[in-house]
Amino acid sequence: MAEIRVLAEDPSTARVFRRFWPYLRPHRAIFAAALLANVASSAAVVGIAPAIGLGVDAVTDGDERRLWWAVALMAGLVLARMVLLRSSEVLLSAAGERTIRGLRDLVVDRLGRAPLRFIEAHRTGDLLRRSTGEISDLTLFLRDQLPNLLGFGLTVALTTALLLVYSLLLALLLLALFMPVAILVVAWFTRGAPRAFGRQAAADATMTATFTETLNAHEALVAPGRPQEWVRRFRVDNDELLRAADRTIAVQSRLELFGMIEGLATAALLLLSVWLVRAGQVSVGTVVVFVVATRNLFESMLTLSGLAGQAQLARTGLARLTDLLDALAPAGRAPAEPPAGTELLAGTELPARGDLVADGLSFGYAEGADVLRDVSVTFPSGDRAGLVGVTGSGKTTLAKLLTGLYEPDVGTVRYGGVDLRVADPDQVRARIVLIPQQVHIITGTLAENLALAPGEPDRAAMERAVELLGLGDWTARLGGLDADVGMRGSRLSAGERQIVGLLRAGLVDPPVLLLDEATADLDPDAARRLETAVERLRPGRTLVVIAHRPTTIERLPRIVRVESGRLN
Ligand SMILES: Nc1ncnc2c1ncn2[C@@H]1O[C@H](COP(=O)(O)OP(=O)(O)OP(=O)(O)O)[C@@H](O)[C@H]1O
Repeated sequence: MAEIRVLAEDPSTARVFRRFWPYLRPHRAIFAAALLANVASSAAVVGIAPAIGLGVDAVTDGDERRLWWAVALMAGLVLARMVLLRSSEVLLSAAGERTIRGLRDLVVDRLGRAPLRFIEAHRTGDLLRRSTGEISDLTLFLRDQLPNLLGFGLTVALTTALLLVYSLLLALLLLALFMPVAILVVAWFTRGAPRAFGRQAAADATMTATFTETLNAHEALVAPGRPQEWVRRFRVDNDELLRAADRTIAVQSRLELFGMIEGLATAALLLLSVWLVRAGQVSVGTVVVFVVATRNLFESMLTLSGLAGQAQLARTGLARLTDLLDALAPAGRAPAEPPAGTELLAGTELPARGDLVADGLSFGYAEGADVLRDVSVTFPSGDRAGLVGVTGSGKTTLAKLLTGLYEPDVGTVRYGGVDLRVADPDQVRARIVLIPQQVHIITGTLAENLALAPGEPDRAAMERAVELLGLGDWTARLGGLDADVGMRGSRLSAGERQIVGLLRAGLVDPPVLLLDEATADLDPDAARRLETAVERLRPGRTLVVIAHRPTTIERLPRIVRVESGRLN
């Protein structure tokens, strides 16, 4: 378990925007321009109330010229607000879309390079939710909600400043009476929000994960006539999601208290204003400005409170996405404690040929439960050996360690004297190739499947590999390189899948080949083809076969036996 960091189901949202800033930094100029347009647009909105006040005072004073000025000012402010707000929205959308595109590329790139143990240790649906769903939520937030959040936030700040300038007495009354209540409401929301939204996001991911897994197990569930099991499994997670969503709604509704505060504030303000106008302390225009601005203030706060829920949702998603990106950041993947005496420079060149040596390997999938213990074995260059042992003894695990797919918890795997953990990963994949029991096949043609081999092989290289392995008649029968292999390779048998694996290995031309023989009973035809292909691929290479079939074991000159995680 040394090599990976397991993702938190509900990671902390503390300082998440700051942690996320490096991913936004490349587009900071557009974000800054959008922010400026937003500030100017909010200032224009806030300026409308004084313009109305100016007009009202002009009417009460009978000053027609001032009235026209006030009307022109109002029209100008409304127009400016429209243009500036639209510019801010367009700029934020542009910056947001660019950020998101970069993020999608980054997530796929990091997942593509992630250690195999990392992928195995997480549910596919959870990774799927983080790398697609959370990013889509973030897109929505950046494009639609962030402009409003900024706009209304600034409107609240500028309106408060305006009220203070117009009448200190009225403004202080408003602040003293209602600010503490408003702060209490926000604090109440903030206390419950991270947990409620975090729980909802985790429940959403669990539901996606269960759905994905159940979909993959469709055959196993439907074959014995138990499709209702699918519904049962899904319903448990769906119910939890409903409970989590109910809780989120309850927390969000705390913010609706702002509506009530607004009513009380306006009533109190009007009462005091009448008294102040009578006492000659303020003009009618000032009162109008106050009423309009207060309404503006509370409406903005109400909208802000709705947006705060969305922002919390985005924050939770962002925390889960940042957790994924951080866990897969290149620096976090350095070997925990490089063994003494090894070349420590990452990306060390591997020699073209060399012995493959496992030295004192121990490895476990879970803490304290080693699957392999103190395993040492050498496969000299050009060796031909079989790994045998009962099912579950650790053969496949050893093969994955020997190919660098897993990092050992203790001990080293060296090729040509270089520790695989510090070797250039591309070179490791080019030197040592494992053909697994279940070769992964993608939906598409045979050629598209072969193109997955490292090194971007072209058509001519594929035809050469088919020729080299003596598989011309097999590909011809299938329908050539452009033959459709069906949904996730449904047209291919277990043996034929391994033939595709061998063709991929032929394209890489590695000096070391490990073959995890398919345990499924192969039809004699597929078995013969596989054996011929392996023999043709073998000359000059080290070949290690995890052998299950007696005929294979008989033909191998050397046998290494794995028993309960040890060699003997
Ligand atoms: N990804 C995994 N996560 C957790 N445990 C695993 C994982 N893969 C294998 N194991 C466990 O490790 C042990 C060794 O498994 P491994 O697949 O290496 O055995 P094997 O000898 O290759 O078996 P087989 O001949 O059936 O392929 C088993 O107990 C298995 O349950």
